[in-house]
Amino acid sequence: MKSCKGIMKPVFGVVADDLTGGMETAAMLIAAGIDCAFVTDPELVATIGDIPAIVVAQKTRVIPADEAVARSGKAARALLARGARQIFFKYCATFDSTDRGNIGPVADMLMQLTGADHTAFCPASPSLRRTVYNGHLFLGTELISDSPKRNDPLTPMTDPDLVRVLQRQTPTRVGLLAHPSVSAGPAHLEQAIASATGQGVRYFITDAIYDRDLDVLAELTSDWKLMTGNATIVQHYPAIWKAQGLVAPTSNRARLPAVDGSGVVLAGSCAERTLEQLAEFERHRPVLRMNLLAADDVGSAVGVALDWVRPRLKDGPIAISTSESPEVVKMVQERYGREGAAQLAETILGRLAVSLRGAGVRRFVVAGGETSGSIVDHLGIRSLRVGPYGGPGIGTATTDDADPIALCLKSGKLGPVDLFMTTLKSMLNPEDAN
Ligand SMILES: Nc1ncnc2c1ncn2[C@@H]1O[C@H](COP(=O)(O)OP(=O)(O)O)[C@@H](O)[C@H]1O
Ligand SMILES: O=C(O)[C@@H](O)C(=O)COP(=O)(O)O
Repeated sequence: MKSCKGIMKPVFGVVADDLTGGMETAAMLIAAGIDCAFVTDPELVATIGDIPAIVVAQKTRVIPADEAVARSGKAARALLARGARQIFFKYCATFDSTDRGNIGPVADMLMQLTGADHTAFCPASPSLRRTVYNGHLFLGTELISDSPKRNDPLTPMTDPDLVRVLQRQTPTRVGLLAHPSVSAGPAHLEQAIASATGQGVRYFITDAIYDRDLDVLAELTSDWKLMTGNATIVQHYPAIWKAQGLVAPTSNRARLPAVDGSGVVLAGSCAERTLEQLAEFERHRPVLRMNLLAADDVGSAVGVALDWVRPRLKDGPIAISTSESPEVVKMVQERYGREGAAQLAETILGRLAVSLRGAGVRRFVVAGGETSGSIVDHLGIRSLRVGPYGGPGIGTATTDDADPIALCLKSGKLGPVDLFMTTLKSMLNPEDAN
């Protein structure tokens, strides 16, 4: 790899719109033998040593679009200043966004910043059965608009046509790279893109049903100035970089230190999978289910929760959750507003995390992307050492200090049902898990 004044240029600079997905991306790269730094503060990018990949993950998915543009722009500028050869804008496999953004507005800004002529949008994750066909996003056999994602507390996905969804977020013309073109390979796709860009299209939703489709799309886009999508396509780049001699052919898999101390689960995700994981955890250890309808004062809600936690923590891990069914979430949102409810839950869990750390908790599993953003912010963490990806939802990290804490930031929708207990255990001895 080329050096600039002794500093190695990163091959890959990731701007992630939440922390769970950003950590998943870093963990996937690390598992593929690519050293990858993970920060939540763009200002730290300039201080990172020689490394082929850097992820800047911020809580920008549902904040006002102009703020998301400003914060993502700061991250991208920092990565470009380090000489990043490609900026990858990472968002969710379920294209979590609203008509106000933030995928479109952030992409518009990144196009300008990188000088890209066009880019593609590849949310598909075939192994998790998140596929795109004729521009329509499916979860398993269901269109996303028929799936539980229609009830997401913050980004309900009620339109499955991603060309339409993205077009509502941007003045840039959106087109489709349909499956027959993807199947035909990179050369055919280049022709399709040339013809569409001639007609003014600059954004391409990409169909992808199989992993081999992602191989084709990775080959097509590996040298683009700007690419966007879910973490899954990122897994297809390292082999290309290695073949091109951009990164060393082998690298050590990062090992995380063992972390002792009490363990807790903090869950703010209301996804079905998180509710199942809480139910499974509760078969072994207690779960405090907080009722937000009775908790409009953050301070006293945190106090009540801490009184509940203290006598139980010495006996093993516990979980605290604000997670509810779609029916209850609707009632909570009617009372506080959509954003007010999110703010309330996130502040309670964030402040609890700080008090729990003070009470000796060192192992945290956090369920939910927005929730993770809030907790990491409250804990004042700006960078993490990420371990290798262990499968969907199974990414862990530690702080890099004398008294480290271990964190698993789990996407609401992902992970095996027993993830909470097994991950907390694995933090005690990460060598066994890796
Ligand atoms: N009981 C509740 N009622 C309404 N909103 C809630 C409730 N509990 C949590 N939330 C909010 O729902 C959102 C869930 O999003 P997130 O944490 O990203 O989870 P996921 O990964 O499942 O999308 C958060 O903003 C959280 O604060
Ligand atoms: O694509 C995914 O599911 C993840 O990478 C992701 O972005 C998770 O977002 P949340 O489900 O909101 O945690």
